[in-house]
Amino acid sequence: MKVTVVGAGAVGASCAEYIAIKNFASEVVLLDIKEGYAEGKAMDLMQTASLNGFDTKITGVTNDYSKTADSNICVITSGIPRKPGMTREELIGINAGIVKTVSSSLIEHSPNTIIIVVSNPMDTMTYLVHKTTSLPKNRIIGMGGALDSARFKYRLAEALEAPISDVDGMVIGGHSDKGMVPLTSHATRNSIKVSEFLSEERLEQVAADTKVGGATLTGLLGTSAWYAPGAAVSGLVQAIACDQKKMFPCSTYLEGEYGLNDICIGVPVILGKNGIEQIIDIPLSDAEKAHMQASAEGVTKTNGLLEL
Ligand SMILES: NC(=O)c1ccc[n+]([C@@H]2O[C@H](COP(=O)([O-])OP(=O)(O)OC[C@H]3O[C@@H](n4cnc5c(N)ncnc54)[C@H](O)[C@@H]3O)[C@@H](O)[C@H]2O)c1
Ligand SMILES: O=C(O)C[C@H](O)C(=O)O
Repeated sequence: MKVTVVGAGAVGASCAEYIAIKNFASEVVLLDIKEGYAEGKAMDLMQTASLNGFDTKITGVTNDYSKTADSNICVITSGIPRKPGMTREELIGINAGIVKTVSSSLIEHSPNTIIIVVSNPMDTMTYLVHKTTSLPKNRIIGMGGALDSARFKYRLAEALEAPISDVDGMVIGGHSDKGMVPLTSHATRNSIKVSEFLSEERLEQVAADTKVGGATLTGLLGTSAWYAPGAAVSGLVQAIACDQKKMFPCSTYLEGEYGLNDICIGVPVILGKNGIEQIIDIPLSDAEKAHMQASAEGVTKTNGLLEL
């Protein structure tokens, strides 16, 4: 199993590290445009192998796509992150060009690959890969909902004063400060609805904190987060590589599901060896449907800025 990660920055390196530590891939190729950077990150990570007990071989390359040939899975993290006070949507001007060039170079060398898009604004970058490559929709996956759901569970556990392993919940919709739809009514603690334990006001606070999860970290760190994003990507990669048939909310191209068309946005999917093997169309409450509709309108507006 060969995995390529483009962008050896904060998220790309974290992603490569988690993939290696989980020890399911034979090879991870890290590629970056900055001379020597991916080689350095790969060497540093390989020097953790005996300490962390993994056998995955990590190699670094400077913009040499021939070294990525025949990758089963390619992850795109190349692009600029936001600074405090910015939205993800403001990154489109620079990142769209990067994602378009990178995805086409990857496919040239790995025509059968599955692509996971991480660069922001992620739903629009996923849509861009759909519109500018000939990959089938099951092989183009946007990572956002897995991360947002992990943050939702963190906030729920904090409110419940419970261990995170007791908590389950999911965030669908666009990966943006306003567009996320935390499915509060479906969230549970050991199969009991969280509304049995928390007031409506507290649950609204949990949802609000979840939606600005990325912005909160960007304010604290001066750039956007990388540990949870890297871990979330490694979860998707592992589900595909190990044909786990696990459910994650991912950005995928919709053709009528959730009443939406011609858009990539976060919905629950089953991930296995073929990438997205099924889109799960769960019933939403009227309020959740309205939030999803508003979220889709936001993503469509950002998609309109693409030069296709
Ligand atoms: N979808 C999500 O949930 C999520 C989570 C975190 C970050 N992100 C996004 O991921 C992206 C990367 O974030 P980061 O913190 O790792 O940034 P970073 O600046 O640390 O790393 C980005 C790397 O991309 C490289 N790069 C730029 N152009 C390139 C090209 N054409 N080819 C190859 N490499 C190129 C840069 O040299 C840099 O090393 C940002 O757009 C950020 O917003 C998304
Ligand atoms: O917040 C960001 O800009 C990065 C990423 O999308 C995140 O949610 O951490």
